[in-house]
Amino acid sequence: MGSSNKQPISQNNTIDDVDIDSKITGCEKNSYLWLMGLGFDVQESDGSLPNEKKIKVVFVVGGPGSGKGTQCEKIVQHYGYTHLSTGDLLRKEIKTGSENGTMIQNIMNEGKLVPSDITVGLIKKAISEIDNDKFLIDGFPRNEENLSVFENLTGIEPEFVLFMDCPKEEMRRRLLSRNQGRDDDNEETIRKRLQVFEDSTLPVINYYASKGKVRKPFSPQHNKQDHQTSDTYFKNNHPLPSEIQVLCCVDTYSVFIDRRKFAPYIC
Ligand SMILES: Nc1ncnc2c1ncn2[C@@H]1O[C@H](COP(=O)(O)OP(=O)(O)OP(=O)(O)O)[C@@H](O)[C@H]1O
Ligand SMILES: O=c1ccn([C@@H]2O[C@H](COP(=O)(O)O)[C@@H](O)[C@H]2O)c(=O)[nH]1
Repeated sequence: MGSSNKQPISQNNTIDDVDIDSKITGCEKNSYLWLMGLGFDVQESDGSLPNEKKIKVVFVVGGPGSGKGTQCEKIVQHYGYTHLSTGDLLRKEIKTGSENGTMIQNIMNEGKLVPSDITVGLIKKAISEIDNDKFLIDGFPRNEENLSVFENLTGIEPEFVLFMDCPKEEMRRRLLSRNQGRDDDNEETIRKRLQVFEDSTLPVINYYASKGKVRKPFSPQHNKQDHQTSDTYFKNNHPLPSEIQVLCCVDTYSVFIDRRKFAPYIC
């Protein structure tokens, strides 16, 4: 981008958009470059699907049986989101009897992951068919390939990532007593699904944690998952004014800096 198009620093700029030399002071420049250097998320995607509507996405991730679907059902009652369960989209695809259906069924029964182009294709189709601009995408991304295909095909960055952290034994116990008639809720497939979660999904969650995007609905007082904590993430997820910048995130806390006063604060 040429320098004539450069704009003042704001939350909507990337480093390339900002006329670093003439528009901001040395102090601001240093803090901005420092944030970029540390890999903090100082860029914002415009949340657009090519030629389509602008949308907001929250990814809801966690191991099998960690309570992702249950949590999403509660959130949609209050915050205007549409719940898109990727597992449900795949199960629907199986029922259509499409070419991919049998392949998806076999992969699910093995507890493995469906190729990303299929899953992302179904998510994109659902988003474009539903008249809403806010989506909870449940059970996605499951691996690094999912993440890169989603970013490449949609250009969307999640607002944040809700991580339903849950002990392995508890997930196993919940799945074995779920009673929804799912073919993959059996000892052998559950073992494989838990392994896929550890090997492929945890690295994606760690990637988002390094960008300060992970929120865990967990109450330290009661030492368990907690819907009220989850609520606060949705209540407080207003866009930051352009002068406020996230400096770093430690677990569920974030350190902000107010550019007007150069004063850090925590919340
Ligand atoms: N906080 C909780 N405490 C106890 N049981 C729970 C809790 N949350 C969900 N459950 C139960 O655990 C089971 C699994 O929950 P849910 O279907 O929401 O998990 P999930 O993460 O969406 O699973 P999957 O990835 O297999 O679709 C359900 O029977 C649900 O009722
Ligand atoms: O993004 C996804 C989501 C799901 N799968 C496959 O579906 C099953 C069941 O998913 P749930 O979220 O538990 O309903 C999962 O084990 C995978 O086989 C997928 O491949 N990609």
